[in-house]
Amino acid sequence: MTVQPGSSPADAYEIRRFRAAPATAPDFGVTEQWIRAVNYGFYEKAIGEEYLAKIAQAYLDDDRELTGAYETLASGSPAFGHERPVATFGTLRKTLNVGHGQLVQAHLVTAVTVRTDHRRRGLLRRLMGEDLARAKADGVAIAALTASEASIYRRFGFGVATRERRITVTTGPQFRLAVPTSGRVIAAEPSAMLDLAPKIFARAHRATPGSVDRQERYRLRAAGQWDHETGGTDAALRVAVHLDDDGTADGYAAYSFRGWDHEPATVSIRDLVAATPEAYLGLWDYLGSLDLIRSVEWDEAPVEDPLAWALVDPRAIRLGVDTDMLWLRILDVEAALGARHLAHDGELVLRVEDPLGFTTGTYRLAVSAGRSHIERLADDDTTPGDLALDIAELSSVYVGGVSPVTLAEAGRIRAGRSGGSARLVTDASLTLARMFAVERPAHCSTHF
Ligand SMILES: CC(=O)SCCNC(=O)CCNC(=O)[C@H](O)C(C)(C)COP(=O)(O)OP(=O)(O)OC[C@H]1O[C@@H](n2cnc3c(N)ncnc32)[C@H](O)[C@@H]1OP(=O)(O)O
Repeated sequence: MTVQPGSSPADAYEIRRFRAAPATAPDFGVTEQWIRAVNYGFYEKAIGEEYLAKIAQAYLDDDRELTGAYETLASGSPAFGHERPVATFGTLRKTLNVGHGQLVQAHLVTAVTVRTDHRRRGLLRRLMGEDLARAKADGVAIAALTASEASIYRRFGFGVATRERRITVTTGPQFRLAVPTSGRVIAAEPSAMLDLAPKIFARAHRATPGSVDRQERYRLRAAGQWDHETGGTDAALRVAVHLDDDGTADGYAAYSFRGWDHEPATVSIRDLVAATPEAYLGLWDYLGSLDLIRSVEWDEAPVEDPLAWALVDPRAIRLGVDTDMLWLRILDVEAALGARHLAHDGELVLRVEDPLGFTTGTYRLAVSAGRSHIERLADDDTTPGDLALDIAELSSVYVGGVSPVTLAEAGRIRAGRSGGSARLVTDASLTLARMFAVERPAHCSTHF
């Protein structure tokens, strides 16, 4: 049978789900072909045996589930053979900080590719629909991803929950903090990060709403043992560690020099993790005073950046593009909202629409004396709604990364009953914003 472009007969693809095998296992070929398909899908260079083995081991450490769509024998003789999936879809479970120090298990979706000669036949839709249904059946209340393009995932109920920003900081004489820093910063051997990076990150994770726990790859990268191109040693990496007044490591910056051909002399931050505001400013004070360096660039700065307010000359920091970072997708409204602290007393009735049907319904949120009760109303319940919104919007506001008032002004949050005035929508959105307020600006520094 031949598969026509634009069509996807049910028997054209077989969906297989499995865990990675280590490179020493007899069935490693299945894992290898899956990894090669991901690399192909993201236009990466073909990689060697050692790098493959390392990726497989990291997948094992993270307990990733690998899903592949394989052409069935009925579809003739495919390019790269029947063992190479034409679509890949990876998942792993990590905690998400939902505010006020609460960590909730999230279902992370990653490595989504559909090979060009099989695109737009509904493979992504099928894999996503089946996968989210399985995660919900497992009792996971929220899914998450970071997106290659912002136009793909809203149709599956995902909304942007945090953003990040590219910054360039002029160093040298123009760089000066208006406030004294505490503790001290030391240069460290990158290998020290094997032990330190997860410990420091764990503290930062607990302190930051919107943070997602990290994959093994981050630890190896901070330790200079995972060069993106080769998977081998990252010879350019430098590491600085912030120690608090008691000498405990509470922040690190991993960075590299762009080379003498680059004007002005520039250092790029690969990763910067601070468990405290003091560590954050201390690390910046260090980076801002590197001899011979005139500029520090960072692609993953928080949008609400204390550095911008701590500088004597605020124009020493140039704010570049600000892009969507973490996308969230609530799978179970009662469980997701029940898992987080709602910070403001009040009562609201929300009408939620869900393009995949998982959460469509009407919910009452009641918060009294700091205790919250979330209840899904019966389908024939006629309680008037305060707000109507899609699950993507409820997911966007979930960790406090955007105000519901802003989404109401964007027309994404609407009146929950016919004839509801704009004033009522603003008031109810403000109540929702207060309920969902978090203790610090939401930020996610984990790409997956
Ligand atoms: C979480 C991550 O891993 S992000 C990485 C995503 N992967 C990439 O960017 C790699 C390159 N791109 C691809 O591999 C593929 O084009 C994919 C995975 C984005 C899409 O796969 P496909 O199988 O072609 O998608 P599918 O046919 O199921 O389309 C589902 C819907 O998404 C839409 N869609 C698919 N890709 C895109 C896109 N890039 N931009 C906008 N809409 C898109 C389709 O039009 C379709 O819409 P509809 O059903 O609402 O009418």
